[in-house]
Amino acid sequence: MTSRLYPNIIITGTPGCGKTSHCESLVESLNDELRSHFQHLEISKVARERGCIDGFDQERDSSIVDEDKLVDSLEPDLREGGKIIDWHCCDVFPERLIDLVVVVTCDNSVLFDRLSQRGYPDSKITENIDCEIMQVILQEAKDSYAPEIVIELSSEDLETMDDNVERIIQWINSWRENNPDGASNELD
Ligand SMILES: Nc1ncnc2c1ncn2[C@@H]1O[C@H](COP(=O)(O)OP(=O)(O)OP(=O)(O)O)[C@@H](O)[C@H]1O
Repeated sequence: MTSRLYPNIIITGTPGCGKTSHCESLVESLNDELRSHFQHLEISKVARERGCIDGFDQERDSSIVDEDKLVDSLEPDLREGGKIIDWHCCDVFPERLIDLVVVVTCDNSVLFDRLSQRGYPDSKITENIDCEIMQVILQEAKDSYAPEIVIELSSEDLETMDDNVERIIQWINSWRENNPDGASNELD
């Protein structure tokens, strides 16, 4: 039986809500000791690097990820622990390997401006704003993981992002105190 000494954290949310910004700020804010045990995995990049792309969705203007291949490829990383997973999908990762799911949410008008600035077509902006309004990703997270490990953190500005990052660091410290021997990588 193997275990991980550092938790795996998913940081998810609608595109543009601030996942990557939160992950980067989290890694920067960890003390040196913790930082050496954590790794930010930006899944859209990882999927490309590891050959897990299975075509291109013209309508959505985005790559199609082979999720089974991706999850198989990530299993050894997740078993090591200390992975910060940055992706808009959260429901594909095995529950036994995930310790915290942070759903970053954002005010719709702020999100609209961010997506417009990226030059997204109207259809893609509307799809993402609808996704945020309907809380699609929050619901996916709640459907896929135990309620006590899913938290919603909203952020539109740097101050709230700093507060969110501070909360996640406090959670990491308390996870480590509560799991001095780590968490099992196997099903109970
Ligand atoms: N809390 C925040 N305060 C100010 N700007 C922010 C904040 N969060 C994100 N941003 C800005 O919003 C834009 C989108 O952020 P980011 O790339 O982190 O989102 P994302 O959810 O990772 O997007 P995607 O899923 O498309 O990769 C960036 O320009 C970023 O600088």
